[in-house]
Amino acid sequence: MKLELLPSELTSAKPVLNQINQAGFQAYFVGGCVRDIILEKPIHDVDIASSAYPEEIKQIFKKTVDTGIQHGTVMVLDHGHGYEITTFRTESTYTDFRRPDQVTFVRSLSEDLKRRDFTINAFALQADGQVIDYFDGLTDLSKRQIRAVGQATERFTEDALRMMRALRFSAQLDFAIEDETFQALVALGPNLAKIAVERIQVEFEKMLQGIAAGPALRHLIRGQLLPYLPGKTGRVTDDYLAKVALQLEKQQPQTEATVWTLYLGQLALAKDDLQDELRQWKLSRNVMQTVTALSPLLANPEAIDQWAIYEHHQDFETLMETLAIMGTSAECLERINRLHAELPVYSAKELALSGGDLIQAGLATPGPALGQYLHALERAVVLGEVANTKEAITVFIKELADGHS
Ligand SMILES: Nc1ccn([C@@H]2O[C@H](COP(=O)(O)OP(=O)(O)OP(=O)(O)O)[C@@H](O)[C@H]2O)c(=O)n1
Repeated sequence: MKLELLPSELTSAKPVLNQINQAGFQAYFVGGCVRDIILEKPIHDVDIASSAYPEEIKQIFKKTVDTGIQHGTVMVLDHGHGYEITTFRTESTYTDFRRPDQVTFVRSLSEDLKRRDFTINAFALQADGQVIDYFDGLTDLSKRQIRAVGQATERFTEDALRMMRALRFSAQLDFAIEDETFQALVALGPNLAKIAVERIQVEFEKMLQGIAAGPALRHLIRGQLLPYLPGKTGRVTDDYLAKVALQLEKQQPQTEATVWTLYLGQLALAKDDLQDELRQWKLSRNVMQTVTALSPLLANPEAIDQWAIYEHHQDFETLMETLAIMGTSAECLERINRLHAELPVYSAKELALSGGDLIQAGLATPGPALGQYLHALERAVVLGEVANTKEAITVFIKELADGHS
């Protein structure tokens, strides 16, 4: 296969590949970018692989940065762009977050490609657009299937995360997982327990955002992988996963906050247990806060009132997206949307009188009582019981103070 038109990210890198060729070495575009170009999808990053060793790359180009030289990667700076060139290397084992532990540099392209995870990730693309496909990746693309390069058990033993990657790619591309690859995944599933949580989290999140997240979750159930994922055993069950799979079949979450709110927020866990589950997945503080805040609302969307909407105003989009994916009725969503649009204020800052104003007007004195007054006022304004005007607020606070005296 020869690609006539390369996207601009690749065309701009062509002089770099040509320069490496002129110095007597090979250089190709490799990895996910080639797969995505063939599939006519947007590309994320451009990976270049070469038969030149890092020191040789540094001799060819004037400006380079050692971005990952021990793994064979050097960044070449050319016309204001940085291009990462990685020397062809053979098999490696991964135990840390992203980088393989040991690499051996080689001069042969096929050696480099055969250590890659899936046939659709093992293409090489020449600067002239010629696709090199040693492992029938093009056939697998047309069959819409994920198939390991060579022996699936070997590829998954080298890096167990590849099992999650298989599910992730199947979800993103809406591809099946070829039988032998799936059997290896079932057999080696327990190895997932040894993988760093952060790496699993990234793949799992991408998987749940994929167009075929539902079928991918079902592969996960069928492959009996749940016990090896982060989280306490028993909180998420296969039945729960099946419910989420059905929900994801209708709509995909757009943000990471929605992914996790949907996945963990519906468990109806007590706050401490939910915190524990979120911590086990090593989620960011922001995501943890959002899931914790929204989780109690998901159990009964009909009961969501102005105050809840006001309190969770920052997470409103996540709330609406999650409720929609959960299949909440259109009427209920409309009602919540309307209440949100009609909120008299969206933060305490918008109240017509501030705490300072109340003190100045002699309506309150600094101290704990002021905090209580302000909270009561905020709630009364949000619920529409008191108009957000200086006059109405003055009356309300006077009444409160009288009641307390
Ligand atoms: N565990 C891994 C990770 C990566 N790779 C190889 O390294 C390439 C680049 O990896 P990465 O950037 O993680 O993924 P992409 O395939 O590029 O996919 P995406 O950019 O969508 O994450 C992959 O295509 C694959 O050839 C691999 O064989 N095994």
